[in-house]
Amino acid sequence: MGQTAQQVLSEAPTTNQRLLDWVTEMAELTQPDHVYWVDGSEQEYSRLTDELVEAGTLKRLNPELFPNSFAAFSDPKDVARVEEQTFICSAKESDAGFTNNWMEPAEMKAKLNGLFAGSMRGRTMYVIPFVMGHLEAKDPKFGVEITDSAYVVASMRVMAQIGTEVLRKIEELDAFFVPALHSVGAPLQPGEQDVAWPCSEEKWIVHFPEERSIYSYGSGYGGNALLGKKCYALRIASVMARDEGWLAEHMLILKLTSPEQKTYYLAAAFPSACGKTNLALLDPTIKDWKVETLGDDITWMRFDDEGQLRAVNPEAGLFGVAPGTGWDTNPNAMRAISKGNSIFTNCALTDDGGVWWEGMTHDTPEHLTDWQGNSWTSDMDHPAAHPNARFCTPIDQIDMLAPEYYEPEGVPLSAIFFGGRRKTTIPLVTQARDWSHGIFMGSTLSSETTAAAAGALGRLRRDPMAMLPFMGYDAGDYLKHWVKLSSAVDAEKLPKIFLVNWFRRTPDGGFAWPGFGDNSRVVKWAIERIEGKADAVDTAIGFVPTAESLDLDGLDISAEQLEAALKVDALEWAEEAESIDEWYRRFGGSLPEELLGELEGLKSRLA
Ligand SMILES: Nc1nc2c(ncn2[C@@H]2O[C@H](COP(=O)(O)OP(=O)(O)OP(=O)(O)O)[C@@H](O)[C@H]2O)c(=O)[nH]1
Ligand SMILES: O=C([O-])CC(=O)C(=O)O
Ligand SMILES: [Mn+2]
Repeated sequence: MGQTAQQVLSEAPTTNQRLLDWVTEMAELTQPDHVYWVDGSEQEYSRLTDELVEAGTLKRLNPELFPNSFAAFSDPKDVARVEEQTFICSAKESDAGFTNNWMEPAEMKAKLNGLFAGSMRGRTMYVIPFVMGHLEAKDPKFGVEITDSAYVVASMRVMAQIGTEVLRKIEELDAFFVPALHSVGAPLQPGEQDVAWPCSEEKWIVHFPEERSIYSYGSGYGGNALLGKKCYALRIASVMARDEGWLAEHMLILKLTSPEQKTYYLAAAFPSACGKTNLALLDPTIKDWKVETLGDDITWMRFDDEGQLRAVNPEAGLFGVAPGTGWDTNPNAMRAISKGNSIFTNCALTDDGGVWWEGMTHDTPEHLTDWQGNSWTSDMDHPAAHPNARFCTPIDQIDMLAPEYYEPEGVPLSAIFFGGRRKTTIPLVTQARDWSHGIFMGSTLSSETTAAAAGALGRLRRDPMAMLPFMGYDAGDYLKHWVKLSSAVDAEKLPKIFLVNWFRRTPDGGFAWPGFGDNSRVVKWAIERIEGKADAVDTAIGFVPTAESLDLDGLDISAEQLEAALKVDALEWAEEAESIDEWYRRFGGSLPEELLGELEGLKSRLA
């Protein structure tokens, strides 16, 4: 046994044998200089962030503007999730399905063993016990991330509950934990000076669904490196959910209180950078409707004994898209961020030591330091912040956080929204004819690609339930799981499903719908539909609002814009049905039959 491995054993604050064995094995493999067990304390956070400032990875922001907050700037080649390099290595290729990259597990393990061998030389290995969801849940979902990045430790502390308390609970319950190994893949030679953002050209984000393990190599960026988030709470959790009879989804959760003081809970699935965080922190422009937040990115849900679908947010922080988040569009997020305790990545710096990004304020500062460290002036034609710049902020800093966020059993859902970024075709809102039609809408969800993932922007792709990059198993089986779970409960109790699109354009290229706070008008219409109060047109694609049924009080919108937002265009839909047909053919027989029936129904209604 090497010296480092001996240190693991002598300093380990645990007697959990599986954990000790795994950490020892990983230390032997990766060869760090030190092993450090993360306790999750405030003092530890201060110490780590001080060290990160010293190393040049973090810049401390002006405490009068952003208290206890830091800016990080990544390598320009490490700014987003890398879907091309993300793998689901199930034993059988067919279990990964056509939407995932796959490699034979033993072959992948061999490759990873080669990459991780010595990958932490010259660095500290941090061991982070974490829990996704409530520590007091009936069946808490634990993980342990090993990482050689202190930036990852600091960010994980915002995004999840980590440290000693979690470790004690793992021991007390002798619970399973997901082992999640992360390395930036940049070992240091003795005496070699480190860079501010170490990473590797070569990146691998790999999941082994049967053994429920995660390996992430080469990137320090959020979704690739904070392994509790997309890797665990979506990819691995979706597999756990399949096996255990629940659902792990890419959704926000919102609480609404009507003027009659009736409460409703809504979950919504939109692809990355398509408006989840913004809707989750909605500031309604209509009177007397109150909105509170429960979650902004990931939702775990299950049918309870009464057949009611209940939802919890397994995360403790926001990892939000900065650009476009502003005092006009999302004041609730801005207030949360302003309380500090945040880590900003790839934002611009203001001359007085704050951060800035496109859309934050009405007026653009004249001078900034851009995310790549260059002097920037407002006459330049490139953005000062990276389009996928992020803020990482504790969720309890949201003033409008619903108290139910803290309840392990979650909230009962009245409605589910599916939505994407579509310039054409998809109306502002369409209510599904019934649950099965709603699953059809989810399964055919489509969106133009964004800066949240590396690759071409603005390319239209199908993104079932906004889970395309996050399903840990075969897409057809995933849809079958939705159908199967819901078929066992009373149809009356199922949430009502709606398809929304905030991003449709008018012929002159502008947004047809003002969006943001005005999306409260769409939410209100949906609730009134549930209550049987709002009118709709029964179209071939579902129930679309009449112009009069939407509350447009005080809204500055032209008749042309409204028409463009609500239109169901026969030509566009003929093309859409064709494209859905093509999409469904890619499933090669693994699609639930109900959905083929829904497509036939759509086609015959369109004819
Ligand atoms: N036009 C318009 N843009 C919006 C609306 N809602 C959000 N956006 C913009 O869309 C971008 C992404 O919004 P977010 O709310 O951060 O998206 P998200 O789904 O949380 O993204 P991830 O965190 O990557 O999963 C931001 O630039 C927003 O300003 C809307 O209603 N209308
Ligand atoms: O995972 C990330 O890096 C950020 C995110 O929320 C997404 O891309 O959906
Ligand atoms: Mn978000």
